[in-house]
This record gives sequence, C-alpha cells and structure tokens, in this order.
Amino acid sequence: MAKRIEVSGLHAYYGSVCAIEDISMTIEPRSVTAFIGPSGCGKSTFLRTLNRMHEVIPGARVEGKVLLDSEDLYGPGVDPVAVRRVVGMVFQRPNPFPTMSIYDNVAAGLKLNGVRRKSQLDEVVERSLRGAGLWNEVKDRLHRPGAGLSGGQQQRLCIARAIAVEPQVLLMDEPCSALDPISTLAIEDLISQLKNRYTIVIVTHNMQQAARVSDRTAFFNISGPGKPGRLVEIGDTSKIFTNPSEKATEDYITGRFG
Ligand SMILES: Nc1ncnc2c1ncn2[C@@H]1O[C@H](COP(=O)(O)OP(=O)(O)OP(=O)(O)O)[C@@H](O)[C@H]1O
Repeated sequence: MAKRIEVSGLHAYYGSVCAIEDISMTIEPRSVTAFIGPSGCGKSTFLRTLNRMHEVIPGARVEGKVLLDSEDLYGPGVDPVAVRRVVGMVFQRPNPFPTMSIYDNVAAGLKLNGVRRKSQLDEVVERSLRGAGLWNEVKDRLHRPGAGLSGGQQQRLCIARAIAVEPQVLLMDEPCSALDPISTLAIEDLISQLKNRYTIVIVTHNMQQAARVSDRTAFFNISGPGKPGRLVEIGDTSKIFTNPSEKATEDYITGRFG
C-alpha cells in the first residue's frame, strides 16, 4: 500500500514570491521521513505540495514534479481531490469536525466516497480507531461529539479519520505541537506502528522527536529573510544527527543556528 515519492526540481510560490526553491528528494515507503529546519524555511509549504494542498491558497502555485510510484501528481488531468485521498494529512491542531460524533468523524470520508452499508462503516470505524490506538478509550461513546475528547485523543481521532480512507501516504504537520508529553508519546508510538503500512512524512520543530521517530531526516534552510527555502541535505536520521555532511546542518542540530 505504501508508495515511494520522488520529487524533482520543485519550486512553490505564493503569488510572485518563491517560498521554496529547486527541491529534489526521494521519500521511501514504509518509513518515516522528518522535515526539520528553522521557522519560515518552507517545511509546511513543501509538505502541502505533496498532496496538492498548496494550490488551495489563492495565487499559490507549484513548478516541478512529484511522482508517486511514477505517477506525476501534477500531470495533466490529475484530480487534486483524488490525490488527497491517496495522500492523507494530519494538521498541527487537532481538527475533528466539531458537530460530528466520534463515529461520524471517522466515517465521513467513506460516506463521501459513497459507502452507505452500516456493517461496512462499522467495520472501518473500528479498524481505524484501533489503528489509531483510540478504540479502547472511545468504544463506549462512539456517538458522542468528537470535540468532547482530550487534545491527544482528538489528534488520534484525526489520524483515524485520515487512515479510514486507506491512504498510501500520511503527511503530518507538527502533529504533536499542541499536545502534552504523554499524548505526544502516544502519537509517536502510533507513528512507529503506522510506518509498517504507510509512507509517513512529519514536519517537526522538536529535534528529539525527529531523532526518535524518523528513519530519514531532511534539513531545510533559508539564506536570509525573503529568500526561498532550500533542502540542505537528506539522509539517514542517525547520520544527520551524528555526522551530517553540511556545516549548516550541524550548526542547526547543535543549536548554533542564528
Ligand atoms: N498562505 C501564505 N501566503 C503567503 N506566504 C506564505 C503563506 N504561507 C506561508 N508563506 C510564506 O512561505 C514561507 C515558508 O513558510 P512555511 O510555513 O512553509 O515555513 P515553515 O518552515 O513550515 O515554518 P514554521 O516552522 O514556522 O511553521 C514563509 O516565508 C511564509 O511567510
């Protein structure tokens, strides 16, 4: 199910402003790739180019190629909505649909895809909540509002919602930044389990987190205010954190940046 992502020569713009420049990298399936780098270097922008979410911002556009197992996500005739079904996303702040029950939050994507049979919905809701490590906590209150859960539970609900439609890639934009340390550990454990089935990309400001959860790490940087972000290097997480090839990476991970 997991797919390899190959990015080449990717630029992303907001209007006439280039936010990220000439990014090329391969993201391996069944592994976790972390994006790290200083604020404003374009990590979130780049992440959003991987499921065509960037272009929902008026005036935003992308140049370059993103191949998902050799299919170009920006090829002619490709439906961005279909891309987002295959490349799911979890955001920084847990964002369950506020008026929906826990059950309906997870079932929403399937219903949109036309699934109506209750037994099938029940099965997928249970499987997804189990997959997100939330089933035991919510199985007795599936029809209560998702907004009534704790922050960490809401984030796991959002992960359940994302995996319910069986994506091949899961993009996570600082998924733990609004969570307490215990919930953060629960999400990190979950990421380690999910990587057996998905290609996972995570943006994080927390370098210990990148070191804990990721197999590969990409370091991005900017050369100055108003300049586009660039990929400095990508490699095995153990190498990036102990013996990076670039001085800028070393300065950043040892806290000498800025
Ligand atoms: N909606 C937008 N419209 C215009 N410019 C934007 C928009 N979103 C981001 N930018 C600009 O694009 C650049 C990259 O921003 P982005 O949020 O991708 O960086 P980041 O590395 O994820 O930052 P952070 O770590 O602070 O979240 C910044 O200069 C930012 O101001």
